Amino acid sequence: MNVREVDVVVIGAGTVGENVADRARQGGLETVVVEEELVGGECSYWACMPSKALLRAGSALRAARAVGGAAEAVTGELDPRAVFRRRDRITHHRDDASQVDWLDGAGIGLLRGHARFVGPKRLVVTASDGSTTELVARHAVAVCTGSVPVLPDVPGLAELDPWTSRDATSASEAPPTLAVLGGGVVGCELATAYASLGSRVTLVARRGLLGGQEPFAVELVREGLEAAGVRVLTDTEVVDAHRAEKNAVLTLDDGTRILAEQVLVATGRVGRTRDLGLEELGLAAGDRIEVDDTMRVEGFDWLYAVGDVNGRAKLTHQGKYQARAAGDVIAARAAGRPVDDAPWGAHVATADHRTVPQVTFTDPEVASVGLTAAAAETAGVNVRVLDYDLSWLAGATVYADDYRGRARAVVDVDRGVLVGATFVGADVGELLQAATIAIVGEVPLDRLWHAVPAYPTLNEVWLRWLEEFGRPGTA
Ligand SMILES: Cc1cc2nc3c(=O)[nH]c(=O)nc-3n(C[C@H](O)[C@H](O)[C@H](O)COP(=O)(O)OP(=O)(O)OC[C@H]3O[C@@H](n4cnc5c(N)ncnc54)[C@H](O)[C@@H]3O)c2cc1C
Ligand SMILES: NC(=O)c1ccc[n+]([C@@H]2O[C@H](COP(=O)([O-])OP(=O)(O)OC[C@H]3O[C@@H](n4cnc5c(N)ncnc54)[C@H](O)[C@@H]3O)[C@@H](O)[C@H]2O)c1
Repeated sequence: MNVREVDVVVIGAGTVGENVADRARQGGLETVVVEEELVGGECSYWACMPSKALLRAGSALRAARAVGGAAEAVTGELDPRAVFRRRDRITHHRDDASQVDWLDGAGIGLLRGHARFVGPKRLVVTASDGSTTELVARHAVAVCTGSVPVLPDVPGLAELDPWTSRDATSASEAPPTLAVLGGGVVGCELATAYASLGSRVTLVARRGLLGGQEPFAVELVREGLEAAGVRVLTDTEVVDAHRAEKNAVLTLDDGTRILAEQVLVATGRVGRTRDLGLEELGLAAGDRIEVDDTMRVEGFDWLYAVGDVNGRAKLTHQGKYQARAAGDVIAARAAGRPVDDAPWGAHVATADHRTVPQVTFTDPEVASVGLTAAAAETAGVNVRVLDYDLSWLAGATVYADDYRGRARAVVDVDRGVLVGATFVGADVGELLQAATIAIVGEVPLDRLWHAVPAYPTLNEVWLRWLEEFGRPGTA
């Protein structure tokens, strides 16, 4: 077997692995990434990019229809075939050549195949032709293997061969009827996408929708789904599944039966830890690999786990943030340079704990960062909630004829800073970064009075929040 020794081995060339490798390489380390499928990973080909491509045409059409004058120009319906073609362009027809060129240009080695630990710092990579290479890491191995969908243990469900998010994001036509299991982000976004593409969608959620979001956001998303024709069934679950001719028949716990030609399972994801040889290191394969804030696995001075596989925040931007810290700390430790691992230091992913931004691309969109009011109260914060109806803003009046949206700020009264924010409405994703900066920077509310939002934009919600909170030192 061919044996190769390098400074750093990164397992998985998803967005996260690419970024760990890039930072380690920039830190002067010889780095190789191992990838068994496509360089670019889930986000580029089967997750963020194709799902947002499938959603965008529907949201653009709704935006035009919501503006008098533009609405009159919309004389046709959405063209699903054109939407799928645009999705294919955006996902480069699942060809990773440009990402491979990028790796090459960055000076990062690529080994195609499946990696498995055979001992500390030692891996065997098996290529698709069966040939093997042993890789030995001088300094570090970063596991960036992502996550896989969970199939609930429902009798008959596996035999239906249901769609997972991969099938739903790579399909080339919309099924006439679609049952979506799971009311998380994947379930809500893909129900929205397929409803706009012409499917009759039923969404079944074991609990409510969008766990962890503010209740008002959940309510508005539910209303939006129902307005789009989605049948939303919450607090129930499928107890039996079988096929009867062309339809899948799903039986719920209250006896309700749902018939659908296609079933999408969106009931969560777990870290991809199986078939990695973790047991060779004394670790068990499980839902995720636990790490400290520098992404290092406890009990090891050379093993890191970054991105979805560590379960800290299964989001591309958060994984890339972890990757920058991990790649830099690997380089620092290899060179014997000081490690900056105090909270908010260069080598830690402190924001994972309480300051994770997320945009859910439903109709309406939900943009959130930090703690909800309930989470802040549970954390012992002296909370004040500031709510505002976005339709009252001049910016909303201009934006659309019947803008619907709300926003909530969660204030830590004792510290006089924001700890959470949620915006719901069309295009609110673009409002999120200001809130993230205010929370991460712990900007005092009295200073925010000097951060003047431009008129007439939706950002004026910041002024309304401040007015409601009151200005210190004034009557
Ligand atoms: C439908 C959907 C939509 C999403 N939309 C968004 C969004 O809009 N915004 C957002 O921030 N997040 C979104 N996410 C989450 C986002 O996709 C993930 O957080 C992100 O892709 C994780 O990146 P990663 O690099 O950790 O894992 P991955 O992208 O999964 O990369 C892991 C890579 O490792 C490779 N690999 C695994 N095991 C081995 C092995 N043993 N040997 C060699 N290679 C291996 C895999 O082939 C893969 O390429 C979405 C997820 C889904 C499912
Ligand atoms: N726009 C975005 O940022 C975006 C988009 C998609 C996915 N993601 C990320 O991908 C990850 C995975 O998303 P997800 O939606 O698959 O997982 P999730 O964990 O967010 O949601 C899964 C949902 O399925 C429900 N569920 C579990 N078992 C069930 C059953 N048997 N029947 C019915 N419902 C059941 C759960 O209660 C939960 O509401 C998330 O961490 C998410 O943040 C992000």
